[in-house]
Amino acid sequence: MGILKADNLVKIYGQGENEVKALNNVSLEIEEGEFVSIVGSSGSGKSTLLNMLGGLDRLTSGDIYINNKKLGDMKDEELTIFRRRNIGFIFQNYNLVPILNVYENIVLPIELDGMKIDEEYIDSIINILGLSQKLTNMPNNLSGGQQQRVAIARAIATKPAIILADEPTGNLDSKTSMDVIGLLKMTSQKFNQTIVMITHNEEIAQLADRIIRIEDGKIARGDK
Ligand SMILES: Nc1ncnc2c1ncn2[C@@H]1O[C@H](COP(=O)(O)OP(=O)(O)OP(=O)(O)O)[C@@H](O)[C@H]1O
Repeated sequence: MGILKADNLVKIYGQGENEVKALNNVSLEIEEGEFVSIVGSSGSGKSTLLNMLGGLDRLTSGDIYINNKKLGDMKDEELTIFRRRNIGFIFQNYNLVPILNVYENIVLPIELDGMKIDEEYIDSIINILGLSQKLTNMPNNLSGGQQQRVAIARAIATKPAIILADEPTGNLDSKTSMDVIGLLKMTSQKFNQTIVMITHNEEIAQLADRIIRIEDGKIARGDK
């Protein structure tokens, strides 16, 4: 079984005439170390799918397994801890903590979890992402591309099995986007991490091993 498996996912928002079926029977399987892009038009259900895969919201029906663990069986607190230890999130708006410097932002999820910092691993991420000269900078003194590289470092700091990225290059110019995703791909290959990334950008999508297309809450085509 792949590291991530989704069986017949259905997510309905609202009720009665306001009902929206955002996911309509989505099934997929992703292998360890795979880099998958999710593309589709606005409102097709991409963010809903990513939020479900990351255990950020509950399904209407269906099952998600990460490392053979069924997310739906976990109580909220258990799910929070599971998420922190197994999933790294990267968002369009970076979501860095403004009062912490670059290094403090990167190690924050490790400290929140009360775990020991693996300095060698953190150093190697910092070097690959080209952040070693920026560790004491505050986020608002960095460019968008630099902030997103910090967000990537933070997402992989806990050595998560899976990285989920929702439009990570949405605020970046095209050259910076290709550079940032190239670095994300390089680090994930080095540490055998799995990436699922939503993007509107076809060129960025093509950097993945596989492209999944979503249309009206369904998978349209699974392969490049
Ligand atoms: N919290 C919510 N409550 C009600 N409807 C929602 C909610 N979140 C999403 N939807 C609806 O579900 C559908 C899928 O939305 P979703 O955000 O997953 O699409 P998307 O493909 O990520 O879109 P975009 O590319 O614009 O971000 C849309 O019709 C949207 O309006």
